Amino acid sequence: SAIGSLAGYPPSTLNRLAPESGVRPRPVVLSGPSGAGKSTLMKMLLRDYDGVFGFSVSHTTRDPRPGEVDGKDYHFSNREAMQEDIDDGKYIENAEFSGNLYGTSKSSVDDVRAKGLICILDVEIQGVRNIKETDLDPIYVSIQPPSIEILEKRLRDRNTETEESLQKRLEAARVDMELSRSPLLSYPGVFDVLIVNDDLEEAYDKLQSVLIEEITKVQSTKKEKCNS
Ligand SMILES: Nc1nc2c(ncn2[C@@H]2O[C@H](COP(=O)(O)OP(=O)(O)O)[C@@H](O)[C@H]2O)c(=O)[nH]1
Ligand SMILES: Nc1ncnc2c1ncn2[C@@H]1O[C@H](COP(=O)(O)OP(=O)(O)O)[C@@H](O)[C@H]1O
Repeated sequence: SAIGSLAGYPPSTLNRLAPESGVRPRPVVLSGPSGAGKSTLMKMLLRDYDGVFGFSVSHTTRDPRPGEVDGKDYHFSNREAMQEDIDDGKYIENAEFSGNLYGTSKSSVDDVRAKGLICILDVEIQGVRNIKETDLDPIYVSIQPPSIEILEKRLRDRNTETEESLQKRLEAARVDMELSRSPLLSYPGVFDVLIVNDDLEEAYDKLQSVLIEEITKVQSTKKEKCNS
């Protein structure tokens, strides 16, 4: 399967190559509707696997939410500055979502990858399509809510959106859910795996099992470094 193969190397070869010759873990793309639980699941990975994952911090033109930290959750920017850097080729991908511009700069991914960490990208569906055109070769994971009703409740309870931005998110969610459930268009065509986030612990278990090969790669590389 797409998940099972390590860029075509049999495990024995990998062990000989790692870590000196720089066999790097594959990045992970988390996509799916706003409110599906991507940030929650990602924070669980960062909490439980110290020194294994790194988050690719995106740029956005949307306002920070209470508690969000510039440079950690996002690089909060403005349209002019972002557009200039996009025109200069500094971004891997960018997209419009709910009236704001979002994008992944090359340096945000390079910074994480240079540390040998599994780079996590949280991007909407247009970003997924654009990343497909690059040589990043990530594992593509779609996080889905159990239903649109449950998604709406979670988004309302999160208490981060105005009625307008909530409606825009729900509209985008309907499109995303439709796409991700369409076998030819999406799974296994676009996503390597689709996780329905109903029970959080179950969803997290599934996510860990999808990533276990990459996690092991980083952990064994670190061990070898300590012993050498
Ligand atoms: N294409 C793309 N989408 C992004 C990027 N960063 C975040 N997003 C997506 O933008 C959407 C809105 O994100 P955000 O405003 O943080 O709202 P939330 O997902 O409801 O927490 C989500 O679907 C994210 O996955 C990015 O760099 N590129
Ligand atoms: N399995 C779950 N059951 C109940 N609530 C959840 C679950 N997963 C996430 N949530 C809550 O739903 C809201 C949206 O999750 P979040 O991680 O912010 O989504 P996303 O990053 O995909 O926009 C948050 O308030 C979060 O605490």
